[in-house]
Amino acid sequence: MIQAEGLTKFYGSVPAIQNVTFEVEKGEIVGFLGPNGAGKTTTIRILTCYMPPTVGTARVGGRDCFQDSLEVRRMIGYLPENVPLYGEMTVRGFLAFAARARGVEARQRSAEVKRVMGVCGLENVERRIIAHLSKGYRQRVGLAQALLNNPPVLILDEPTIGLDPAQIVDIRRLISDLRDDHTILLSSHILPEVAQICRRVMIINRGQIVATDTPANLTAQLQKSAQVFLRVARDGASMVEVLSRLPGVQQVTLQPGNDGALMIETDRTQDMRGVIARTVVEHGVDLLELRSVDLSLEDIFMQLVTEETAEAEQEAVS
Ligand SMILES: Nc1ncnc2c1ncn2[C@@H]1O[C@H](COP(=O)(O)OP(=O)(O)OP(=O)(O)O)[C@@H](O)[C@H]1O
Repeated sequence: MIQAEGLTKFYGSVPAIQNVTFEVEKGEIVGFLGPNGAGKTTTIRILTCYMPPTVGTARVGGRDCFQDSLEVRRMIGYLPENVPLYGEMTVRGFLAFAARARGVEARQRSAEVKRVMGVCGLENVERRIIAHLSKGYRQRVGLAQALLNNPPVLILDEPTIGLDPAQIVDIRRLISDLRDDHTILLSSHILPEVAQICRRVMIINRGQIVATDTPANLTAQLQKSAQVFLRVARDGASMVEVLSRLPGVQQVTLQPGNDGALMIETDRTQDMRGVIARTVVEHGVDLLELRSVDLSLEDIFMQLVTEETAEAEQEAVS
């Protein structure tokens, strides 16, 4: 449904994105994740026909975003990072205006506005002036305007930015409810958000896609080592050397706090908890706690982003 092929965009001589290639299948909800400045908005602006790429092609529903931009715009509901709302208008007035701009036929306009207000829970505020609404409700209005004309594709750029925790839960729930009927690309720099809502995640860093997979597969594939947390009855320092000598152990670090806590990095292919437990006990030390530590998607993301940055810096030096 969405195809990006070799997208590159230069702002002057600076490449904002380079060779960005991905596909989003019909009915998929895909997270587009990356730190600030990674190139998410640039990619989205190309997909939403706001500007052409310097190189590459973008298609939505088989149509070229640059050459068939009118048709593409009709297929996309877009929630930009900063929703341009007319603050002095009422919710209903603004949505009626937006419906007209989106080409909803005059006789269907009222029903369509009612429909999107229903989906986004705006019926109680339909006569309120937009400027008087909370940020959460303004975001709902933004989402409602993206849903006008029931476009098959939704592109949502940082939909929860600037909202309070209750509003965030609200908007996430709304987006989750929409996924049955739409193909959704959700850009965010917040990992738990993407992991919660999306079945597939694309990670972009420094203008390039560095990984694409389900949150679970990304965690499994990219985890280079397994980690075991250990707490012993002594200060723990005595065990660092002993455990470091075990075959399969890559690194042992004493945790801050002087409470006998150690983190052990081991070969990913082996479960070393048994041998670690035996070793500790055989050395006459009481074992208080032992457990595997799963890397979160957040750790994976940090690992990817940091590795990429370090590699780029290395290249720049050599
Ligand atoms: N109009 C512009 N002119 C020059 N450089 C730009 C312009 N817009 C973006 N950039 C640069 O392009 C790179 C990618 O920016 P982009 O806004 O696409 O990232 P992003 O992932 O959306 O980040 P954020 O989450 O902060 O919005 C950044 O280095 C940014 O400074």
